[in-house]
Parts: sequence; structure tokens; C-alpha cells
Amino acid sequence: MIYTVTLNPAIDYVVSLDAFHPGEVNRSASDYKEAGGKGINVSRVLDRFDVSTTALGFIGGFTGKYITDYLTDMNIEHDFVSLQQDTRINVKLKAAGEESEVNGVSPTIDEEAYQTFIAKLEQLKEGDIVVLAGSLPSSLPSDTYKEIVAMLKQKGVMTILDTSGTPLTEALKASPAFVKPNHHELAELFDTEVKNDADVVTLAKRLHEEQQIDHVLISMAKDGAIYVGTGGVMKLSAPQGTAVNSVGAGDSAVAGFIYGWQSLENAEAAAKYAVASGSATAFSKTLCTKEEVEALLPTVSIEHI
Ligand SMILES: Nc1ncnc2c1ncn2[C@@H]1O[C@H](COP(=O)(O)OP(=O)(O)OP(=O)(O)O)[C@@H](O)[C@H]1O
Ligand SMILES: O=P(O)(O)OC[C@@]1(O)O[C@H](CO)[C@@H](O)[C@@H]1O
Repeated sequence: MIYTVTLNPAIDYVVSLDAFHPGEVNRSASDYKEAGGKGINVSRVLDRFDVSTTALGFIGGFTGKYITDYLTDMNIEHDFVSLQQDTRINVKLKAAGEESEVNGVSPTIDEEAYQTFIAKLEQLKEGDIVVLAGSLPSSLPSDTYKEIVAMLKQKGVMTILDTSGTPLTEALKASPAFVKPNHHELAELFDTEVKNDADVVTLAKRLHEEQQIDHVLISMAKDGAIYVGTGGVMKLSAPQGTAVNSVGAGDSAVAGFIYGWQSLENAEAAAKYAVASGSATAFSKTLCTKEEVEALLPTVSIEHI
């Protein structure tokens, strides 16, 4: 069974305007809401690939109810721990060809809620897959993902991690099986600059070899991705197209990798599916569909390096 963990979910409130004028009353040309947060997005994309998941994490208040209702309507299983405080709302602003984001403040996770969540993870079994994705609520310590990865690995559960900053640095010490930082997050991780593909490969190799991470996929937006892992070292080009909405492109890449890995057990095919999925989401208003991904697959080229 695949589980996604979103410790800090959100309603994504996506607002489009022709132009944004700070300090003035602005009116949306269009807007919509979606259940968001990185793990939830992975569940939503896998659902579109006909792969079942259960979404875990913390949810609270009327915003939390919106998210659980949304997932229930889509027939996506979920088993969140309930909180009193509201789940956050993240504002995604699209104006004059630019995307800006204001991500909200997380509710507080108290010890009782955290232990209830851990008890759910304790039930998982060898062969299960867990995707841990997104920021940590500020009330949780920065080594939370590290502790969870270590605990799950002891049970023979495959762990996949997509986060950034100190929680990522810490969690790498527990060697999750698959990580997908983007190239900015990779540079931040090593406190250095990433100027070209060679720099990306050098740092990704360090993650694979020194931190013993089986699959490292560094996403690079319109420049595709670089994979370093048990499947070798390769650069994947991104399909060309007009970016409409990049929110969730990275999560779609994670879902695409899992789908490719599960169905083909081949890292090259999985990385290719990841890039096609990320691009299909970038080119559409919301998350990609399987048809959109498969239409783009033949346009992803791979160079072994
Ligand atoms: N403008 C674009 N054109 C083509 N493909 C894109 C574009 N932006 C993103 N992608 C695709 O999506 C994948 C993931 O994108 P990106 O590197 O931006 O991830 P991310 O930073 O984790 O994204 P986000 O946080 O917005 O979800 C890329 O590897 C690429 O395949
Ligand atoms: O604040 P975090 O947890 O880092 O990111 C949250 C978020 O920006 O990530 C998703 C897109 O990847 C959105 O659905 C959501 O709003």
C-alpha cells in the first residue's frame, strides 16, 4: 500500500489577475480552491494514474473539512489526525506572467496529536511505500522527518522524501530511498552555488554515495531533471510548452517516479515518467492527467552521463 504524509496540508487558493497593484484594491479575473499540500498532491496525481493511496497527516477546522470532503469526493482514502485549529490557506497569485505564493501559518501539533499520528505509522508493514512531502508545521522539531524515516525503514517500508531546508538536511541522515530536491534546494543543502549540470551531478552523486540514497532526482523546472542512483546517471530534457501553472509540478514528478518505478521497476523509465508528469502539470491549469503525461512521454529525451 502507498501512503502519503502531509504534515502541513493547505487549501490552495489560486488567484489570477491581469496585473497586481500593491496597496490598491485588486479584483481577481478568476479564482478557484483546491485541496493542496505536497503529499496530498502526490495522492491526487497517483489517483489519476489509477494507483490507490491513503493520505495521512494532520487536518483541522473548516479548512481541514474542505480537504477531507474533497478527497472523499475523489474516492481517495484518507486517515488524518484531527486538530482544533484550522488547516492553513495558501495563496497562489498569478499576475502578468508571474507566479507568487503566500503560504499560510501551520496549526500547532501537540504531543497527543503527534503520538496519535505515529501510532498510525506503527501499523505499516514491510513492502509499504510512504511519501513524506512538504514543510514541517513549526511546532514540530526539525528532525521529525529523520525520526519517521528511521522508524519506517526498520519496518522494511520504502520511504520517499520531498522537503527542503533543515528538515531535508536532517532527514538525509536516515537515508530515505528516494529524494527529489529541485536544483535550488540542492544548492542550499550544500551551501554552495549550482552553476551547471556538472555541479548538479557532483552534488547528487554525494547524496547517492555518501548518504546512501538509492534514487536522487534533481528537478530543474523547464530544464528537466538529472537522475543519479542505482539506475546510473542521466539528464532528462523537459518537453517544450507554455507553462500555465507550476504549482504541483514537483509533486507530479514524485508521483510519476513512483508510478514508473512500481509498474516497471526501472529507474530510467521512472525518471522519464517523472519528468513527463511534472511538465504535464506545468502545462495545465491544475494537476496532470495520465493522458496528458503519456502524450508528452515520447518528447522526453535521455542522455546518459
Ligand atoms: N516551465 C516548465 N516547462 C516544462 N516543464 C516544467 C516546467 N516547470 C516544471 N516542469 C517539469 O516539472 C518538473 C518539476 O518542476 P520543478 O523543478 O519546478 O519542481 P519543484 O520546484 O519541486 O516544483 P513545485 O514546488 O512548483 O511543485 C521538472 O522536472 C519538469 O519536468
Ligand atoms: O509550504 P510547503 O509545505 O512547502 O508547500 C505547500 C505547497 O506550496 O506545496 C504544494 C505544491 O507543491 C501546494 O499544494 C502547497 O500550497
